[in-house]
Amino acid sequence: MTATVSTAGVSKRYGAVQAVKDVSFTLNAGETIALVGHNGAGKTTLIKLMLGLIRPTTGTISVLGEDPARGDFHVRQRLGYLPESVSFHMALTGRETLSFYARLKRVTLSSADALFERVGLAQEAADRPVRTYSKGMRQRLGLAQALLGNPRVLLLDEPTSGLDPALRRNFYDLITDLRAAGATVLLSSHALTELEDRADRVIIVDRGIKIADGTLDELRGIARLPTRIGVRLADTGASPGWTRGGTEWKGGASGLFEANVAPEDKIALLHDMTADPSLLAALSVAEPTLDELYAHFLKGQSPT
Ligand SMILES: Nc1ncnc2c1ncn2[C@@H]1O[C@H](COP(=O)(O)OP(=O)(O)OP(=O)(O)O)[C@@H](O)[C@H]1O
Repeated sequence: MTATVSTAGVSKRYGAVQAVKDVSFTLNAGETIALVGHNGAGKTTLIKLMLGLIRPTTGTISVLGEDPARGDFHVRQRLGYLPESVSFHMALTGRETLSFYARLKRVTLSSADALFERVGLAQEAADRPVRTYSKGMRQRLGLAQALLGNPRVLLLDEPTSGLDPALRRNFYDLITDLRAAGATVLLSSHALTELEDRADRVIIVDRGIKIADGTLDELRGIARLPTRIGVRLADTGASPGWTRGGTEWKGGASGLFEANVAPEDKIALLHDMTADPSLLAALSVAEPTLDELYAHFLKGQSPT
């Protein structure tokens, strides 16, 4: 794996506020990473540090091999950023806005139309002033701006807020293409459910500290939260008799029984349950969600 971004022991203090504390991580090419945490956890500060907009109080950051705070132009050209709240000049058209940012970034805007199409902004909208845009359209223009110059690292702060479900899907399709092309995409978001299937890796921050970092499966392995198994029996009058690992079945009113099963008992229990498939009318297995993992890791932090 090729590292594109790395932070080592990075801390950032704003006066009395310790916004980021001793954070180290590496982001790789072709990786989509979710950066999650409560309001004020330090996500935007970390993004600003990676952009080189602010300097760490202590620690070092490298983006595409350079210190981003040095402002190396070649690094800036290959770095895309979508801020949490995009604000553009209302009198400019979408096309003029993109040209303006393309000039700032010193990239040639050879194919603005293709970029508009890529973010799902209709051609007729491209030549209208931004003040006529809906929030979702502004968000898409923001994304087009972030994609200028074909960035190798994209830092997106709350990118799907303001997008309807169809546009969200369109957005994640775009992320899939960028990942396939080898870009590093960091998404800072509160939308845990939609990130679940989309991020290769999750970094959880709490009060400036990185408290978890791994793939969903790795985080599940560390958290060791139970798997929820649901079963409907073919004989509607019967109750499940499988008790591997002390399994306790609950429910039954509508014929559905559920049990929380420890990770070490899961496979053996499922083996027992499926030994005679004719006993089963339906079977479901739900692994801990990102929401549950997030709550678990935050609970592990002692209150200040
Ligand atoms: N320029 C600043 N001056 C002083 N304190 C700041 C500054 N910027 C951020 N902070 C503080 O640093 C902490 C981390 O803020 P940050 O904006 O990085 O959090 P966040 O995780 O992005 O939050 P949100 O999800 O609300 O955007 C907060 O306590 C915030 O009040």
